[in-house]
Amino acid sequence: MSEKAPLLVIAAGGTGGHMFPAQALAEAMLRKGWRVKLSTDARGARYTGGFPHTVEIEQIASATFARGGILAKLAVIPKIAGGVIGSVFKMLGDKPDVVVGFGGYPSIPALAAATILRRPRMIHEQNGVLGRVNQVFAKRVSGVACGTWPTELPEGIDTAHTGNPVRGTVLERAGAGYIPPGDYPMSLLVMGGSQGARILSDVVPPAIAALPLDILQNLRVSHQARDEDGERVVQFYAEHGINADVQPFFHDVPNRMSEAQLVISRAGASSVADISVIGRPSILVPFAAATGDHQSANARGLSDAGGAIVMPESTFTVEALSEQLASVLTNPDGAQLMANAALSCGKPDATEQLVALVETLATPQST
Ligand SMILES: CC(=O)N[C@H]1[C@@H](OP(=O)(O)OP(=O)(O)OC[C@H]2O[C@@H](n3ccc(=O)[nH]c3=O)[C@H](O)[C@@H]2O)O[C@H](CO)[C@@H](O)[C@@H]1O
Repeated sequence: MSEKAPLLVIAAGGTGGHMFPAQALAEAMLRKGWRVKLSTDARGARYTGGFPHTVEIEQIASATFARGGILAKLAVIPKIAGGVIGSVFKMLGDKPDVVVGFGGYPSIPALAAATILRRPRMIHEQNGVLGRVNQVFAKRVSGVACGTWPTELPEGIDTAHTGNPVRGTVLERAGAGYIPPGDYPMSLLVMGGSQGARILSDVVPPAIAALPLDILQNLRVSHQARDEDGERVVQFYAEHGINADVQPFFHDVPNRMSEAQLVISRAGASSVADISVIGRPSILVPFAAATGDHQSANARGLSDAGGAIVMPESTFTVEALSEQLASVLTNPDGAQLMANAALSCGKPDATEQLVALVETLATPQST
């Protein structure tokens, strides 16, 4: 009998939103003694720095139907077909025990190869609406795990609500004590997802500047701004005497979030999961152009529970935001209730639930 450790292939790509949950599962399976391979493209590879070094990275050619005209879309087909053929050959040798797709175009080759070779396979959908790739595979896998509840699904699909795995550094701050706003130094965290968001750089700084002076003088702002917006955001805060740290990406978000009295954020799946697991009041601005308006779906659970204020882009003005900021920052009891409500939506055991699903799939009868 071979003593070789079982092999998990994780297929994910594109943005941090797909990669961070994939990283959480990779770390947990390694701890269980599994071998882990990650199949991703060049964009996804930018987020692999945090993956344990023992995870083998298989970089595949980038290909997405989402951009360009009809010719560009047609040119993608041979690239994807090449990726699938390459994955089939790799899997014939590797014989993975389980393949898990986390969405994004780079997950196509490994999931398609697993389907062709009938390897045990499942998908995890982070958002409240199935992404394009997961829509294709939902009926061709043995399990669909959902990060957001409820998630809109095609009929006849059996799902498990696992929640979205969050990073270990987020879990370390799960339910960290909340200090409601008051007459002392307070922190605001402004973040636009793994790639930042221009609208937050346009609206948030002037909305903060319009706050009453007694609040303003106590505020410290951490503001994630895209590279191209960074300079003007830094300049605005400086001109208005606002204590602000502006960076294109904060590597210590869990720390900053746990210290924050309020978070202003896009409603990407992982951001919502981080906010819920740490338990902080938030103002969420769903990305209006997200496929199927999935960011509104992501924010719904948190706002229905009373943990978040949702401001659609159409109503996200300087005046409206300033009013909402003041309403939270001058109401410590209300802010504490929001923090508690957010925490009640958190699924800190999401990774363990996914691990259990992977182990069930790996049982001998599934091959
Ligand atoms: C614009 C877009 O299409 N966004 C999608 C993308 O989100 P995207 O990857 O941008 O955003 P997510 O909210 O899912 O994840 C962002 C992650 O990055 C972290 N973070 C953010 C800023 C920062 O400075 N430092 C940092 O660590 C957040 O805490 C979070 O953990 O994939 C998600 C998951 O499929 C979707 O829900 C989003 O709709």
